Amino acid sequence: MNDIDLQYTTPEEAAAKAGVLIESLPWLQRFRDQIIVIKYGGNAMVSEELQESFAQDIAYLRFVGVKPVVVHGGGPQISKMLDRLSIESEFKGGYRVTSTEAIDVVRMVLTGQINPQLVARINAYGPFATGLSGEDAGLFGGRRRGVVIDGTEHDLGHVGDVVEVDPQPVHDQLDAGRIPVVSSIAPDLDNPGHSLNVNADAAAAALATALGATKLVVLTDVPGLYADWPNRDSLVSHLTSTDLRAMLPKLESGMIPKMQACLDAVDGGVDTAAIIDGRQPHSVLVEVFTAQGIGTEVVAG
Ligand SMILES: Nc1ncnc2c1ncn2[C@@H]1O[C@H](COP(=O)(O)OP(=O)(O)O)[C@@H](O)[C@H]1O
Ligand SMILES: CC(=O)N[C@@H](CCC(=O)OP(=O)(O)O)C(=O)O
Repeated sequence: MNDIDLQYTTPEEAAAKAGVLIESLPWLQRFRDQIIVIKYGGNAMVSEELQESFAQDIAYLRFVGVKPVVVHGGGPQISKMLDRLSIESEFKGGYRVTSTEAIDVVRMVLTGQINPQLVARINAYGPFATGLSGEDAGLFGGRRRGVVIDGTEHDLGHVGDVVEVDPQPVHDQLDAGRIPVVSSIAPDLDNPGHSLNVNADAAAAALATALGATKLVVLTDVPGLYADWPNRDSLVSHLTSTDLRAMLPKLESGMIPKMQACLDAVDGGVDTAAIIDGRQPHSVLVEVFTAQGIGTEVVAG
């Protein structure tokens, strides 16, 4: 636990701080006891500072009575480890082609490395976080998928969609006051004993829907969705599921699974799904507790 900083504050500074705190009151009321699923991508973990501010945000949510659930990826970290082990990997349509050799590395990095690191960081603020893999206690069930590029179907190897979710293991942890931290690996329902590499955005959306979450927040490495990528003046701050459905076929690879995940979550009953810039320290708190939020917000309609 960090020491409490007792610095002198002028009355003006104190009033400004109170203003910031009171702005969060309606959001504290709205989200108290609600489940918020936060997808933490590998690009938002690239520095100690970002990991630390993320862990603080998640602990903060828990302390103010929100029920945060973290689903994490780790794409860049998986790529680095595959590289070190001289195992080739390429992306097709935003998904990693995952060989039999590669799936073991994907699981090792996600469930064996990133998951416990994240749990440890959050637990520096209180004994709340507990690690789960999508393979634990029937949480996820997966089926292999390919990808269609320019009308041609491509095989992706051990890559799948989450087709079944049993949210009970996560509810059990939430009921015990814990913060579940979930790695995006699923058992292959058609090949018992084998695992599938699932896109972490899609896993987060499936879990948010099954849990009846109020909000899905997806951290990435851009400020949000650009309508006319890469034109930096085209950032979309708010859109409906109907707008998003119309935009999806025109999107480029990295954004496709992400925006599809937002659409699936909102279609599945989650009130809002937001894409935010995980490179900004404390972006989760700003998104949840301020009126404007940041990034791109998708709502039903
Ligand atoms: N319309 C768009 N708006 C924003 N980013 C886009 C868009 N189209 C493609 N991108 C790319 O998608 C990337 C995010 O996807 P990805 O790299 O898979 O993220 P993550 O690793 O966070 O899951 C951005 O860095 C950007 O380069
Ligand atoms: C099938 C597929 O592509 N899986 C991803 C899983 C990790 C992930 O999604 O990580 P980010 O959230 O950091 O992108 C991968 O192997 O990179």
